[in-house]
Amino acid sequence: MDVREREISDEQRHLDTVYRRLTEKIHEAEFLMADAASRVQVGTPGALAERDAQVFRAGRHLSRLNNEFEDFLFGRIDLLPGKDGVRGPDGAQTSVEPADDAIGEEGGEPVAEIAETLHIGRLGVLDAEYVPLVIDWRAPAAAPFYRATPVAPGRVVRRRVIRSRGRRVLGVEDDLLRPELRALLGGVELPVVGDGALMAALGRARGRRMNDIVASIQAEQDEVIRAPAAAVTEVTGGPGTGKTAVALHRAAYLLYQDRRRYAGGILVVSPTPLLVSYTEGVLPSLGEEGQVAIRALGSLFEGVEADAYDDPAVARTKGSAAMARVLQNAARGVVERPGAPDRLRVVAFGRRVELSGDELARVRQQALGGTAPVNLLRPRARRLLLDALWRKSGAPDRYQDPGFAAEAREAFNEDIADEEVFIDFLAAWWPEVTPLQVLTAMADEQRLGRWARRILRPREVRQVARSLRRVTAAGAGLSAHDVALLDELRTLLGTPARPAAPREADPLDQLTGLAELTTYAERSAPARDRAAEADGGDRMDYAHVIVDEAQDLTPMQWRMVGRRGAQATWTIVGDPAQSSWPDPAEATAERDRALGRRMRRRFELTVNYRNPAEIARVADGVLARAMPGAVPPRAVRATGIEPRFVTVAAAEGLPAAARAEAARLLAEVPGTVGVVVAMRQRETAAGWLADLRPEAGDRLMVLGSLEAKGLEYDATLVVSPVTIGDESPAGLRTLYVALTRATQRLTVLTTTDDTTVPTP
Ligand SMILES: Nc1ncnc2c1ncn2[C@@H]1O[C@H](COP(=O)(O)OP(=O)(O)OP(=O)(O)O)[C@@H](O)[C@H]1O
Repeated sequence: MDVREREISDEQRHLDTVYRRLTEKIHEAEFLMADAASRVQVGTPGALAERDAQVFRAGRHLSRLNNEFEDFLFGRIDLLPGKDGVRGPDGAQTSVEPADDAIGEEGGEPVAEIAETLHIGRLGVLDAEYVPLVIDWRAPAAAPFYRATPVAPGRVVRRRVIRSRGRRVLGVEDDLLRPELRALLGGVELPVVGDGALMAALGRARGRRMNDIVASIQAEQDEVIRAPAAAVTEVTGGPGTGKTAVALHRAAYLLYQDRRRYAGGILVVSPTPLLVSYTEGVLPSLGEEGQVAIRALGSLFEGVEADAYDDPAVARTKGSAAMARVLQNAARGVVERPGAPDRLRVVAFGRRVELSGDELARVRQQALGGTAPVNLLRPRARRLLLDALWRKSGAPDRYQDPGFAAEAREAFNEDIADEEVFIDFLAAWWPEVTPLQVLTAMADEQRLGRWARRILRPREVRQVARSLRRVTAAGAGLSAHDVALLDELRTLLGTPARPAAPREADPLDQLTGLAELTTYAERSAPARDRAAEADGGDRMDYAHVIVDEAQDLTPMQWRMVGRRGAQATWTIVGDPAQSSWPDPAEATAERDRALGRRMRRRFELTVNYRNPAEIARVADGVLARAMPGAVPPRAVRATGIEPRFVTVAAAEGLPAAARAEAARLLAEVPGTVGVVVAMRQRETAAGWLADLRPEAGDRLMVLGSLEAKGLEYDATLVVSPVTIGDESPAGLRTLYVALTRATQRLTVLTTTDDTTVPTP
């Protein structure tokens, strides 16, 4: 048996012990569940709370344990004795630095005994004697696994990444952090196997889902993941530096570190639905589900889903902060709508009283005074209508005595307010307006022109109105920019209070199904839910908000996201060099408003883990033109394969060449191939490649340049860079995004007149 096999079988033995212990814990959890369920008869609130909490804990435990993780156990560190020998709650020594006498000398050579071996995994497991079999990756004791470097090794002598599938250990990869040291474990010299886990992880083929990076988080990333949650954590870094991965691991870390607080919910805002589905497996793989909502910008408003794109000019107008003022006018202006009743006739005190169109308009203007949400103004409008009718009836002149007058007025009000004509009129004249109704009303260019006077230019009004004509009454045809407008409108319109829906009478009813479990305490404090219900079922008060690709949020989108994190702490990750928003200063102002005066802690990630150096070089050439002076991240690996440049004489040659190049890449890489084209060429390009589909299946994807945000493929084919670059004022930065998606191979397909991407 060689060293590698011996080390693998050592780790296999440990993994077997871990699984035996897990099986015991599953039985324990099942017993707890059965026991708690058998006490269902106990009905006092105290007993209920205790029972619920017990069921909750057992249920969560059980559902986690039953998950067969791909690699439940993935790491190990061998450590020198700690400075003070103090142990933490997980049984591991807490000191980061080694004891002064940890390293001795033998024959002029430094030598030391390993004092502690810790295995790191997705969940913590203790044996029956409370000795740690596995340390949770988020526990303080696991931090040296990620933080130790040869320059600052602390107590770590050897770091090992263990690759396993199900219950079988497949391989180990070691890094020696104190190579000068002869380290002994149980009297035997510590063996070293393999040449680094990071490179192995980076070279692996990409599929349709992002993998977690829990086994190979790097020190600069670990600092972000474990940064204290207070206030705002801002992370910048170029493409491929792991910003998305780090943000998701941070969500899992925060939940581990302060579950009570973050059970209030973590919102992860992602730019596109494609990126949401790409990343949504990461948190479950880290043992976290439920408390984290990953939502695309176009899905943040409950009940609608953006399914359309705005071209860059329209997006710019809709995204700009000026739009907030247009919406203010629209939300009030929409009350005055074509087809609304223009006359009110009632009978009061046996006489007919009538208000004309002009009189009604005056009442409307009076009711709309101030800034209160329009849908909450109906009671005021009703009162003012009654005032106007009272004056019009001539009755005030008939009463000299104020007491009589007041009495008569009350009788008058009662008389009219019960009249069906009046009730129907009020409902038609001051209906409750939905955000979608206002937005569709803005498709009328004339009305929008009135609301946008002195705010938007006539051309902008025309473009916005035209783009809104595709939106249906049911909410189809919305873009992600429209969704931010809906959200703003919801605030401007307000939601009238409704009688609360009857609440669950007996919390025990919810006991079926583990996923549904909550504690009694959580259910008996439903204030948060009520706030959410008042907002149409939408969650508005997250405990932590994570914004991915933050450079792309428009001012209006910052306002929308800001509303969901008024009390939250924040993590914001982004890269200005990849921004598709043309006016960064305006977006920054709204972002600052959303974050308020919270303290900010800034981090920068500097290493590109995605692109090989050969591809990064080509992208860097475009970056230098898109953002002169910007420093690109450093690529950590090279493949020796240069990107391929293919030029066709004219645009007519593109379809055949795209087909041939995509086929070539499909043959060259084992995983996914992304074909990136300008937004307006998406459908045409999908047609060009239809022939390849049956065989390539979901390995082949055609994307518009803006859809490529955050995604990655084994190979990328970028078609017609000049078209992508010319598509918007931020076109060159979008092209930079497209060129940085590949983990192995890149092909750039151009026409002869296209020199946007300089050949290196
Ligand atoms: N420490 C790591 N170990 C292994 N893989 C890593 C590590 N850090 C990042 N990666 C991988 O590098 C790739 C890029 O990561 P990610 O998508 O999070 O980068 P990003 O900074 O968000 O990129 P972009 O700005 O282009 O969207 C992913 O495949 C990720 O799994």
